[in-house]
Amino acid sequence: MRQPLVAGNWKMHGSRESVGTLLGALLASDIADTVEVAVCPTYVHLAQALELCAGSAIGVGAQDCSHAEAGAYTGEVAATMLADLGCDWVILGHSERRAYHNESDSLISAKLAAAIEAGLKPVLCVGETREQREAGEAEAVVAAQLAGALDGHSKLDGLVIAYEPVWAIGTGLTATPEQAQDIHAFIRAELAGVTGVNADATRLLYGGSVKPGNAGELFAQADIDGALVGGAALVAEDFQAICNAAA
Ligand SMILES: O=C[C@H](O)COP(=O)(O)O
Repeated sequence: MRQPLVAGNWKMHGSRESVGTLLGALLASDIADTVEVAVCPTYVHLAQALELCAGSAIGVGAQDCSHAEAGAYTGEVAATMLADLGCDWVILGHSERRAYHNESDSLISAKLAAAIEAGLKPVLCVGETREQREAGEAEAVVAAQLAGALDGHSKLDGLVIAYEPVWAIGTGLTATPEQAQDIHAFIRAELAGVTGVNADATRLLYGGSVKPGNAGELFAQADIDGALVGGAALVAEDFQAICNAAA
């Protein structure tokens, strides 16, 4: 039995005031305890989020981490620093990192190793572009991203995979429940062949324009165990509704 997980990726949004307001509303809201919930603010808002969420059921994560442990890496933040701060989670390989920061699968693999070594729970993002889907390459792209990030690791306990079709991110276009389920089932089958992964126990999240109105039908699919939510995670009542749809 996989516990549902809903994580909010706040991307590059927020101020001290809005983080306080959003988390205040979420902490006061009624979210079922059968769903695991996490929020991922910017680096600069992590300490505030951790302080506000301390003692609550809401976990806190970062949106990225460095592949390196320490040293002359200007602008980078090490996984060990995030763990030391108290973070639970880290998102890795988000398509925006792949597209705007040229992150390769091998770099993401190194970040994954650093995150696991630091004791963080990684949410590894995979997903195809619209052109790749239209060319019938969605499964091949996802398989290559999984292999590129996961091959060679021996400790992958607790790994979470987020399937985020790039064409559905922030566009209002959501994969149909059937499209999402097909790829999620494919990912689970691929994971069965990866050393160190218990495919049946691995939580697979869907991401891409998840809203209160479509969350229920997505979560009803056999291999969709929750969501990585962008825009709707910035609206407390929408995020609460999505969490409760997963419960
Ligand atoms: O990490 C989250 C995804 O990029 C989804 O973003 P979105 O819900 O705004 O489409």
